Amino acid sequence: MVTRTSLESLNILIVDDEPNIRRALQALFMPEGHTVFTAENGQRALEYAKSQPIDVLICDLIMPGLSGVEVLQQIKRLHPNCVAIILTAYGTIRSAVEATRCGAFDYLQKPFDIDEIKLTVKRALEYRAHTQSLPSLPQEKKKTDKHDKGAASLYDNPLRCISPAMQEVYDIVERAADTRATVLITGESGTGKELIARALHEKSSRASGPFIAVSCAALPETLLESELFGHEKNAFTGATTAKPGRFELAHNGTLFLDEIGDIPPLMQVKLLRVLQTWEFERVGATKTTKVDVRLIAATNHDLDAAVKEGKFRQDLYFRLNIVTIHVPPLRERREDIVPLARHFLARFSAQNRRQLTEISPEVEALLLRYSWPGNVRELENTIERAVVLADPNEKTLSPALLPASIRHFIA
Ligand SMILES: Nc1ncnc2c1ncn2[C@@H]1O[C@H](COP(=O)(O)OP(=O)(O)OP(=O)(O)O)[C@@H](O)[C@H]1O
Repeated sequence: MVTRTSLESLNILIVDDEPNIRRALQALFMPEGHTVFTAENGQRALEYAKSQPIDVLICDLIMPGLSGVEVLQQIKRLHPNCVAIILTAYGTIRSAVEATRCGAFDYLQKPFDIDEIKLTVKRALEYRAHTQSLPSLPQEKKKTDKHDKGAASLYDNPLRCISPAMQEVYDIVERAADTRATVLITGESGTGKELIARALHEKSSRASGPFIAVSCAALPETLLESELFGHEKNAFTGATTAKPGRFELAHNGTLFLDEIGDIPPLMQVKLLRVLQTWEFERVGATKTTKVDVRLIAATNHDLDAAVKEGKFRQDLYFRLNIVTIHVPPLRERREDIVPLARHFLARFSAQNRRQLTEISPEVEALLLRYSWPGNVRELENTIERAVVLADPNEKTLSPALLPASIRHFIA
């Protein structure tokens, strides 16, 4: 049933608060000789994951306690090669798409059928076997090697979009790039804000310096502080050595603070001070550090509203918002959909050694009709999934390779 990637049986972890689903999946995989762990919540799942390797994670998206995405992120940290499939109820597709961004191979909408889950696990394992044999994964490099110029990847080669709305964005990028002005990039998740931040850096005279990206939402307050400002040895339990923060690492370059709307109030005060003086202290330090950094921030929240509700400091908002660039959602720039789809098709076909070079007219029509709540990221994931699911000698992307949510979308 499941294609093994090694001679050993697989360790499969099933996390769902519905006992029937746990039982059904266990009954499906156990007879194949796999070791199946079942957990009714995220906490229990993490206990398993800490004590044994996990090859496959099948996890419900919405559960009491830790969410499926949180479980996925923590298990991926423990077992980076684990393949994850998210189970989702009707109406939570958007979060499921987000889950694929956090490393899930795919998502399945409940009620799913047994063949569908078997096929998805099989494809996920084939994909894992294949990608593990590739020399390097540009997708993985992009989050870690932002300032490594040697790490040229397709990610560094985004498509120049053709829509008038994006022409306006590129125009502001050209004008604002080579200044010290702080830029606030707004737009829904997955629209390409980070790429715009990189373009601002690459077109500036700081281009030979580092580009450092931090996702403010990913870290709890205490970690965020030491991540941004660094810490001295023994500043807190576990700080066995001194460590520079992202501001220091970005010296003479650009610091990109993603999801700035999520930073907690105390950090907002600290950040404001840095933006006024470009000075700060590492956690536990008495000495002040000064840096030369260009700051770019991004948000997918309405910061104006957050200021009015008292959740985001107005003075910090003004400091960040010297130049604003709004990246429109994909549904408002449909001219970009097909060129982007072709761009991703070429990229993923090459990466996966597939032959797909064409998109059928039916697929074009479906892509143009769909609303793309996850924006360019969702389109990218859709095309990657289609490429992985295609037969090795298929040349044209056909509707059958698209998820049902796109094929049956009603505008
Ligand atoms: N013009 C483009 N060409 C190629 N890829 C693109 C383009 N625009 C966006 N993408 C891809 O879409 C995905 C989402 O882009 P990005 O991470 O920049 O979005 P974002 O708006 O910063 O998302 P979030 O708010 O969730 O952080 C990335 O994988 C990026 O490579």
